Amino acid sequence: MTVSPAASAAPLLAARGLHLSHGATPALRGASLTVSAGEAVAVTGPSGSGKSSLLHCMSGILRPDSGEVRLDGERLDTLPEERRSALRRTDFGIVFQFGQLVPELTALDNTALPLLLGGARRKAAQETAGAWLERFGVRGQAGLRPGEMSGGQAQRVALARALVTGPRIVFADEPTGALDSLAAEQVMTALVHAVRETGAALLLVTHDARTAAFAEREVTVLDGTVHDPSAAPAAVPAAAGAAARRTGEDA
Ligand SMILES: Nc1ncnc2c1ncn2[C@@H]1O[C@H](COP(=O)(O)OP(=O)(O)OP(=O)(O)O)[C@@H](O)[C@H]1O
Repeated sequence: MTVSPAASAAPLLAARGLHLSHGATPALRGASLTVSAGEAVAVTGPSGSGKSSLLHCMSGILRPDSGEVRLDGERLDTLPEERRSALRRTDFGIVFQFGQLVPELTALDNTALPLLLGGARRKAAQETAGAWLERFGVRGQAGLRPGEMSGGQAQRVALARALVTGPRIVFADEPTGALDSLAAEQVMTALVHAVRETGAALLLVTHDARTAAFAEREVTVLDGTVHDPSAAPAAVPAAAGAAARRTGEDA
């Protein structure tokens, strides 16, 4: 995607006033969040608070009922599904809790898949995929299918697949949720190194404080709205809130 000079001043990704219901169940009630280029943001909150719904709307998987999502200042949520899906392939990398690798494909073919879907030639796609598996320490598992790997290995293959196209933002929904603490630490370390090296932003949904600590900024979702301690005067300690009131910042 080309970025016009005017658009480059906007955050990489911005959600504003998102509302979403799953049938009769409200999941988002005016959720807003911005992610800057290269920034790692953790989204925490209790079960059912709306974290995954927020990630799904911001990644264009779901269309919110109202509100807007902008990528580089351009509306993402109003694009037809075909364009959103193309953007997900080129600009976004997505990792879920259970990897969601294709069970019939080897680790190498799973990792090469986004490149092949984007029109790359098989040999070139497999070379790039192999380099990413190497980077995540699972080159030795290249010929194995997901069912033949440990959870941590499969999740590192899922990370390789998410990063193989050089995305500008990686969405990770509970990427360590199914792993023991050692594997979780290894996966998060690999993920954070990869996004820092490539300059990709990271939007990380997790209920685990240790996983969230890998991000630079943490926001909390409660009852479908986002609470950002770095932005909301009401969420800062009383003394700081009083100082803000003296300067009229929270009027
Ligand atoms: N497909 C669905 N159908 C019906 N209700 C849903 C669906 N997905 C989510 N919900 C409901 O929407 C609300 C928000 O769910 P969401 O998965 O976004 O929360 P979450 O914070 O990610 O939860 P968890 O941490 O348990 O994964 C919850 O009340 C949930 O039950």
